[in-house]
Amino acid sequence: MAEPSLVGGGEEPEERAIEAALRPKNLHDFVGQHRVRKQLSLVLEASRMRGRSADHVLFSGPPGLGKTTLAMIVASEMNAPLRISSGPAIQHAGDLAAILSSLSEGEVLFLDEIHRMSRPAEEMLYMAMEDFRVDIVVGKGAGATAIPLELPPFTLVGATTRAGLLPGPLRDRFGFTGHLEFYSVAELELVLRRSAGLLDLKVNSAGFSEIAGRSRGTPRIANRLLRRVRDWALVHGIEQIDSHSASAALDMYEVDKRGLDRLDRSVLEALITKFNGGPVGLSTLAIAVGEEPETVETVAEPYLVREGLLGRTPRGRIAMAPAWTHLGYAVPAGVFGQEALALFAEEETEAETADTGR
Ligand SMILES: Nc1ncnc2c1ncn2[C@@H]1O[C@H](COP(=O)(O)OP(=O)(O)OP(=O)(O)O)[C@@H](O)[C@H]1O
Ligand SMILES: [Mg+2]
Repeated sequence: MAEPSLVGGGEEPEERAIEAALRPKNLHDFVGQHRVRKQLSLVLEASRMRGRSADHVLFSGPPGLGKTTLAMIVASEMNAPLRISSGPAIQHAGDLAAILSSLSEGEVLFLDEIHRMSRPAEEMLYMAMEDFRVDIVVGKGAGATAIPLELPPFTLVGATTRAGLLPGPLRDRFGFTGHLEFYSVAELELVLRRSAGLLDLKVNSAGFSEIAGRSRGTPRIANRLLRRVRDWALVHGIEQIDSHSASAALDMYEVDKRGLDRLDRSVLEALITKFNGGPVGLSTLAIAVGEEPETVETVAEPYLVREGLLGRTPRGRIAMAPAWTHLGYAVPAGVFGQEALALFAEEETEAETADTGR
């Protein structure tokens, strides 16, 4: 893969430490997502009044929108200890049994990327969620026996970027599911204000809106861009960040006004200049930009599709009219017919998804 992108995923330890420092600790500080916040707060309030552990909760949505943050908030709002693990870390049912059997009463168990758990572990989890009980299998083959083990009441908080990949029985066992949506520019400005306060940074309103507008509806990206602007301001001896400095800094990092980075733009540029706007197959397009097809498909495409810049037709990828305009080209007449095809294809996949519940 190419060098890490400012708007792509960030897995570096330093990045995680800073993220942790900027994470809101309670529902009150959590910006936006009004619907989810209201519903969740009711769920938590009711269980506090009943003096019981809260119902199991699932958070779903694209990366960086606040799933982990909300999981931690559930524990802190319930005044409960928090245990953290993840789907990929639980390969055997035994791994899960070890975690479950060591939970204390009322504890919150956070399972990140819950869609990536192994099948046997998943089945054990069904029973644990519903009956607060697991069967521990001892021995092998004909001599194997299942020893039932009672669990203390606990709250499972699951997070997934792919709610569609969760098997129905697992999804049904959550008492509440919160779908996180992309944030508006105004909400991202609030996220940035809060972060700037914590980082002791002076930014004026125009500066905040400049950064928010380039953040792809995602708080994680907003915070990351803010830190890059901070570096830029420090080096240039700027005390208060305004729209000019924010814009100069982000231009330097090649994050444009719409939040597109170099990869996004080179995908669109290739589509337009090398394939006359498409349609062109994913692998051919990937070769043209010198990337793996997987990178183009998972890193660049979701945002480009969401922004109506790139379309997926049965015959391949196409550049939509706004992509031509954004890159400074005149929109050729044929584009609109292509666009209709792409919109139709997306609708079809959506209808299929709705049918299968995936
Ligand atoms: N509503 C919000 N208000 C303020 N800050 C937020 C909000 N949502 C997310 N953030 C910030 O964005 C960063 C990323 O959020 P978080 O780690 O919760 O995302 P996630 O949904 O778990 O992402 P992933 O799918 O990659 O695990 C956090 O450091 C947090 O500071
Ligand atoms: Mg997370």
